[in-house]
Amino acid sequence: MEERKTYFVDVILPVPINNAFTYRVPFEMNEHIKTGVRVVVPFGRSKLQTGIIIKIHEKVPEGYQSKYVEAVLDDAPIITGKQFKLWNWISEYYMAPLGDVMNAALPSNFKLGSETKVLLHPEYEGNLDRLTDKEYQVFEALEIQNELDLKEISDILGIKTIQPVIKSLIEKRVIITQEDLKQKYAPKTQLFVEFAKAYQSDEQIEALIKVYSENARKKKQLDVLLTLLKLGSYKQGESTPILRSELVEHGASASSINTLNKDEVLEIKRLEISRLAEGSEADSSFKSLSEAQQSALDEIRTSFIEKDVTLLHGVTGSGKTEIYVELIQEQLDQGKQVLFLLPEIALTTQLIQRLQRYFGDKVGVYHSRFNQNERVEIWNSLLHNDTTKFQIVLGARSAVFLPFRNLGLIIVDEEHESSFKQYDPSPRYNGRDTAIVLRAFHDAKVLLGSATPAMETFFNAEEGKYGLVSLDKRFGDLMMPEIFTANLKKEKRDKTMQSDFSGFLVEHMKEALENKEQIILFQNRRGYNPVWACEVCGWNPHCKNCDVSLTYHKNSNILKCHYCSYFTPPVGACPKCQSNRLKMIGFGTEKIEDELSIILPGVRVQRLDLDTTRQKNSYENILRDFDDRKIDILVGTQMVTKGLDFDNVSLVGILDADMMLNRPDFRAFERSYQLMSQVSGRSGRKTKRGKVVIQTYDPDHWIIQHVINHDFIGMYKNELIERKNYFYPPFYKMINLTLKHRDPNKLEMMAADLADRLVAVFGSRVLGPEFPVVKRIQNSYLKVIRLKVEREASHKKVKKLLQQKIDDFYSVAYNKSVRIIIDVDPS
Ligand SMILES: Nc1ncnc2c1ncn2[C@@H]1O[C@H](COP(=O)(O)OP(=O)(O)OP(=O)(O)O)[C@@H](O)[C@H]1O
Ligand SMILES: [Zn+2]
Repeated sequence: MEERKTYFVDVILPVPINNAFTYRVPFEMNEHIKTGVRVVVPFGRSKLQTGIIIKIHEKVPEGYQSKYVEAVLDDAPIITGKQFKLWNWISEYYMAPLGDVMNAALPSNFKLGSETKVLLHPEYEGNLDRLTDKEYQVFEALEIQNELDLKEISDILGIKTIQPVIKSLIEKRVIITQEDLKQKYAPKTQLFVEFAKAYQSDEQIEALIKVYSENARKKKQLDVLLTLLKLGSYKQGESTPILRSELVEHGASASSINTLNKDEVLEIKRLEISRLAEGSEADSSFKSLSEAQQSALDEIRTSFIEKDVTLLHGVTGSGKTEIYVELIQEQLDQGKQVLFLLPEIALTTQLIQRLQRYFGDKVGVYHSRFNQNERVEIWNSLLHNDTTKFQIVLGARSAVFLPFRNLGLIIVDEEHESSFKQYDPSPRYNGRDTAIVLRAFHDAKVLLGSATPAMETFFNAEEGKYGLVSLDKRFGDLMMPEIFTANLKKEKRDKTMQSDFSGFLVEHMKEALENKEQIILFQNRRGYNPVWACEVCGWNPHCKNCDVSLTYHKNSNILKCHYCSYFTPPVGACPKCQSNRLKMIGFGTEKIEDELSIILPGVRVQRLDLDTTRQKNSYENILRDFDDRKIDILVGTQMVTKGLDFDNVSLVGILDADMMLNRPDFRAFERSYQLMSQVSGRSGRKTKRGKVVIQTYDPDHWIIQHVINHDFIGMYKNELIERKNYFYPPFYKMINLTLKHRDPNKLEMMAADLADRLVAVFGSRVLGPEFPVVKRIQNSYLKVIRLKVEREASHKKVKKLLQQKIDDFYSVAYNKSVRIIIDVDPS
C-alpha cells in the first residue's frame, strides 16, 4: 500500500448485522493493512470491537463520515481464503449474518474486544529474558495493575498495533485472557527439569558433582543436583525429565534451579503431561481387522474412487472405529490432515481415548468447552501447516471452522445425531452438512458413519449421491441383542407393576445381577418428576416466564424450569382448590434411582445425566466406575445412548418408549428408532448375546417392531412413504421462522402479516402461523411459520425471496419490535 494514500477497509464484526462496515485507514497503518487480518475499530457509542478485514479499497463511503481503524492486530492473515468461502456459504445457506458466523468460527481468544482483559498467567514462572522490551513493559504493568484491557495496553506501549505483542505474550504463557481463566484453566503442560545435554554421561555428571561440592557457596545448587539424581533423572546415559514441582517438593530451591539453568547445567522445559487416562497406554498397535471389517474397508476405498461422500452403515458394535483408524492412518501416510467430527465431545471420551492411544500427539481435541489456549494452539498449528502435530483434529461441529491446509478426509461419526445441528445462537448450521461443503474446497473425502443413519443421508445413499457400504455383523460374530417388550397396559391390569417398573423388567434385572452382569436403564428425562399435579382439580405448577410445567428436583428440593432455570420451592397445597392431594405424574432419572433402591435393595445405582455430570470429569469418572464394575446399574438420559462400549452389560431397559414416539415432531419416529436401537446396541458387546426390554403401552407399534427386528431398512422404507405423503424431508426442505414478542396480540398480527407476504410468493408451501409446543419462553410469546420447499428448488432463489419478504415486513415501522429466528433445515 502506498504511504500517503487514503484507504478504506470493509470489516466484518461479530454483530448480528448482514453488512460489512467501512472504516478509514490512518496513513501510518497503510503498510499493515491486509485482508484476513484483525483490526480494532470503534463501534457503537465509545465501544471497540475486533473485526476482520475482508476488503481494501479507495471508495469513500457516501452519506456518512467513516471512523478510523484503531489498531491492526496481526501481521499476517489469521483466516484462509477457504475458510472465508465457508463462512460465506454458511451465512447464505443458513441465512445468518456473517458476523454471527465469524463469532462461531473464531476461538474467543481471537475475538479480543474492548472488554477483553488480560492477566498474568497463573502458571507463569519467571524467565523474563525471553521477553522483548515491549512485552516486558506489559508484564511490568500487569504486576502492578493485575489486569489490563487492550486500550490500556495500547496506551502503555504508545503504539496501535499491539496484537503481535499480546499474541506473543499469550504464546509464551506470560499472560492469559480473563475468559480463559474463568474457563477453569487446567494445565495441560508442566515444567520439567533435566541435566543439559553436555552432562548426560557418567564422567560429566561425576565431574559436575565434584565441582559443585568443592565450592561451599554452591551448596544449595549441589543439593538440587543430588536431588535430581536421587529422583532418577540420570541413569547410565539415560536422561529422564523430572517435574519441576516434584523437585521443589523434595527440597530443591527454586532459585538455585534457575541459576543452574542459566549456567546451562540444567535444562528447564515445558512438556505435555499425558492427557490419557491412567493405564490406557497399554496397547497402541492397531487391531487386525475381521474379514467383514476388511471387506467394508476395501469397499469404502473403492467407493471413494467415484463418490466424494460415502456412508458406512454399520450396526452397533460392528467395529466401525477400527475401520476409521485404518483410513486415518492412510491419510497420515500421505501427509494429509483428517477432521473427525463427533456429536458431543464431552460424551465421547471412550472414542477419544482410543484414538489418542493409536495416534498420540497427532490428535488435537477441539471443543468450545475446553481450554481456549488449546483451541488457539490447534488453530495456529493448522494455519501454519505444522505437520508435526494435530494432523488429526477431533471436534464437535465447530471444528469445521479450523484453517485446514491439506485436508484429506472428514469422518462424521454418529452422523444421524441431532446435536450436529446448532440451534442457539445463530448461525444455525449443521456440522455434518457443512463438512460436506467444506470437503469440496479441499477435494477431500467424507465418510459418514452410523448404525442408524439419518433419513436424509440414507436417501442420498440410495439415490447414488453418496456411496453406501454396509457392515451388518457385530464384531466377533456376536448376535445382535434380543429385544423384548414389556406390555405396560397388561401389567397395569394384572397389577404386576412395581411403581414404574414392569414385573418383566424387574425379573430380567434380577437375573442379570445374579450373573454379576451390569445393566443400563434409559429414561429420556432428568429430574424427579416432570409434573406435579393436583389430583382434585388438575392444577400443576408452571414456570412464571415460560409456558411449561416445572420439574421437581428431589436432591435440591425445588421445582425447576428446564427452559429458563427459574425455580421455586414445592407447594404443600394446591393454590387453586386448596386440596393437599398433589401427585407426581411421569418419572425422571432421579425418581428411578430412588425406586431402584426399594425394588432392588443393596444394588449400586448411578445416574448419568446433565445434573450428575455438571462437574468437570464427573462424566469420565462415572464411566470409569462403571467400567471397573463399581456400579451395577447405570440410569441415564440420552447420554447413555452415545457410543458407549462396555464388556459386561447384558441388559438394557428402555423405560418409556411411548414418550419418545408421541412427540409432536415429524422426526419423532425416526428419532425413536435411532435412540432405541442405539441404546439397545450397548447390550452384549463382548462375549454373550445381550438382552433389551422396552416398556410400552403399544408393543405392536411399527417402530418398536422394527427395533425388535433390527430392521433399519424396513423402518426407513416405511417412514419414507410418510415423509413423501406429508411433504417432509428428504423430499422437501424446511425452513422454520419463529417470531418472538412480549405482547401476544401484537405477535398475532405481525405473524399473520408475515405469513400473508410469504404466501404471496410461496403459496401453499407456507404453513402456519401456529403456536409451538411451548408457546411462551422467558416471557416472550412464540409463533412459528414453516416453509416447505421442494428439494429440487434452487435454495439460493428461495432464500433470496424469503429475505426480501422479511426485509419488506421489517420496513413497516410497526413490525420492527418482533424478532424473527430463521432455522434452515431444522433438526
Ligand atoms: N478388529 C478388531 N479386533 C478386536 N476388537 C475389535 C475389533 N474391531 C472392533 N473391536 C471391538 O469391538 C467393540 C465394538 O467396536 P466399536 O466400538 O468400534 O463399534 P461401533 O461400530 O463403533 O459401534 P457403535 O455404533 O455401537 O458405537 C469394541 O470393544 C472394539 O474394541
Ligand atoms: Zn421458565
